[in-house]
Amino acid sequence: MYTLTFRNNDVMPALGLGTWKSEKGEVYDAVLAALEAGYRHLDCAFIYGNEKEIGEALTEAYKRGIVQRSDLWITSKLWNDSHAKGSVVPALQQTLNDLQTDYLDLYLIHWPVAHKKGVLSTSKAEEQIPLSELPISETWTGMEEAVRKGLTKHIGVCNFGLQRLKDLVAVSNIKPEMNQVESHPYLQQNELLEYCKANDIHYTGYSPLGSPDRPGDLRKEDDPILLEDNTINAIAKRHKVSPAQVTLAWALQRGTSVIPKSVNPERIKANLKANDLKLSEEDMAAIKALDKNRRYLDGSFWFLKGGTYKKEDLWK
Ligand SMILES: NC(=O)C1=CN([C@@H]2O[C@H](COP(=O)(O)OP(=O)(O)OC[C@H]3O[C@@H](n4cnc5c(N)ncnc54)[C@H](OP(=O)(O)O)[C@@H]3O)[C@@H](O)[C@H]2O)C=CC1
Ligand SMILES: O=C1CO[C@H](CO)[C@@H](O)[C@@H]1O
Repeated sequence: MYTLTFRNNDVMPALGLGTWKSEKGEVYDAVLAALEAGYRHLDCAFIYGNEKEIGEALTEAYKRGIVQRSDLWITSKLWNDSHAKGSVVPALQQTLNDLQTDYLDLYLIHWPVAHKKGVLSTSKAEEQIPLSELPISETWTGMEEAVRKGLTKHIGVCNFGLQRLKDLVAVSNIKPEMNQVESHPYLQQNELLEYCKANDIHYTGYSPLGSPDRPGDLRKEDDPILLEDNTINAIAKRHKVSPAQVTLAWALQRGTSVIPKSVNPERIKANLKANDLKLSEEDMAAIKALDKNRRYLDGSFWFLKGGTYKKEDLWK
């Protein structure tokens, strides 16, 4: 099993279970199936609306003796309406209650975007707060407080581009230990990954299968279908594995964490087996050549008329 080691020597299993879009009626069984299959890393978020069901599944898994809390790596994320310094710890406490645990292994700022308190999704610019008014440095102070209180062992960010990550490193007391970003063969983010590796920041790739179940309003007509890619399918055929296992093994072999979502027990099991697939140097080179800087989640939902969040600087 691939692992990533944190600064205090805590070890994160590199492949975890994604839970966005895992519906309330199915996520309970999916988490139990994953834990039975050997997953020890779960990727959660308040905004996914299913942390209560995940908490119930975890409690059931402890009761059945499948795992103990200390065997697990649990990540969750701070939503955009709780960026004010005093809102971070209460938001985290809500997540801890829902997940039925006393601490997280990793807590991440979900987006470099702030909303007014209580606004979960925005349709008007007035519902957003510009970062000039509520800067990431203030939110980060709340994140550091969460570590000091023992509510999370590690903190980090999601959806940060290179410059934004460097800016945070420059102002933080506890340096970020993770950047979770969209990452797959069509969006490899090599420069960002190199910076992370050089600065002791881990990198998790989300939507590693191309997020085929993302909602319709996040789709574009010309979106390529990652798992139908010819090169990936040819490599899969050669190794007698699935295209999903190839993209996951590629992510593991380049030293990143990866969090495929599934609620299907067979795919849950098969995805974890990407840990056993060894891609050759030629395979890795062929996949490297597929990069086309193509985002499935381009953040355009934050670019509201009259608002301060703009395409040209969201990913900077
Ligand atoms: N920090 C952030 O801003 C973000 C974080 N994330 C995290 O990353 C996780 C993964 O990304 P996500 O966007 O969900 O998409 P993924 O790329 O993981 O794709 C999930 C889809 O692939 C299907 N699938 C799973 N396994 C296979 C397989 N072996 N073969 C074919 N299809 C398969 C799933 O269906 P089925 O369930 O039926 O198996 C589902 O439709 C999220 O769930 C979330 O935890 C995602 C987006 C943003
Ligand atoms: O994790 C995520 C899943 O989907 C959301 C969009 O509705 C994103 O905001 C987010 O990054």
